Amino acid sequence: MISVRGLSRTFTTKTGPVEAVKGVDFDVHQGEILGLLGPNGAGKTTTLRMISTLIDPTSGEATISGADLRTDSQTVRSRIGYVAQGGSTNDDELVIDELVLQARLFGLSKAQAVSNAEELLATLDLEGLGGRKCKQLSGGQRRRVDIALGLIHGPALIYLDEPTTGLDPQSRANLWGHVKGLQERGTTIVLTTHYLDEADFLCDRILVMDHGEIVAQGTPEELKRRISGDVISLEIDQARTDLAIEVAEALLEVRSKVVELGRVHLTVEHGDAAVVPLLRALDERGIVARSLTVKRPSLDDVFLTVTGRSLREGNHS
Ligand SMILES: Nc1ncnc2c1ncn2[C@@H]1O[C@H](COP(=O)(O)OP(=O)(O)OP(=O)(O)O)[C@@H](O)[C@H]1O
Repeated sequence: MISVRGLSRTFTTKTGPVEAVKGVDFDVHQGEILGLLGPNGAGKTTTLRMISTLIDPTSGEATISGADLRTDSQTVRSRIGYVAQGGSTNDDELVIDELVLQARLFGLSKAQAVSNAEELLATLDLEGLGGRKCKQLSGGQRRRVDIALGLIHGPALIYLDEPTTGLDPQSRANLWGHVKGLQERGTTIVLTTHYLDEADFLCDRILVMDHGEIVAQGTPEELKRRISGDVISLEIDQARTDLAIEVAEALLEVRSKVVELGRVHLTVEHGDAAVVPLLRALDERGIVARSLTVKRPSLDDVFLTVTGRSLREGNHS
């Protein structure tokens, strides 16, 4: 669906050039949800804006839905929907008018525009709200109207730039459901986010970006497993923690170990599979585990591993 090679963008500013995106390569397959994850300033929006023809790349090339980004930008535009970070709706306009106008701008007939608008209002759980002014909608409803605007001309590919930023937890969860629903109806989705839980829940694959580069990529599971392993936490008698580690290391490839107040945290490759043999080996040495948990590393652990800093710190700075 998308093939990107060596795409880069340098902005010229008064204080000198800013290399926002530094020659990224990636593909997006039909029907998948691909996430661009990274802190503020990582280059996510610039990447999206390039592959939607809103800004020209400084170098590199891309094919989007079969059309060449540089030589056939008109076709690219007709085949994608772009939902920007900021709302695209006007406060005092009626929802239905916004949708129909957008469809007409894409060249649809009046009848087709109204039909598409009504179908999207139903799909996105906005039925009955077409006659409201945009300012009379909740944050979540308004964001869904933004998405409807991006889909009004029937593109098979849609870009969502931080779809849930600014929404309350309930509206976020609701929107996630709608994004999954679009995928089930066959839409390919590229989204940017700096929410780890969002990327984890929604995306089939994730590109982790930092300072204009892709620093890691894979499915959420692959990323978490490849980079961080699983963490097994055992609660045992404080005097026996050293022996417990010895037993674990004889049995498993322990990547890292932390001991704190009668708890031993062991990072291993396949935590789930390691639990039973580990408990058996501990038992044979007379060590009783009072509790045991296996925790999958979070995407934040992944980000920390590949960039040396936390995604949350990145957001604050
Ligand atoms: N029009 C512009 N002129 C100059 N610099 C820009 C411009 N747009 C973006 N940049 C810079 O390019 C870098 C990447 O910005 P970009 O908006 O792509 O990041 P992002 O990962 O989308 O961040 P956010 O999560 O905050 O949206 C930043 O350093 C930003 O300041």
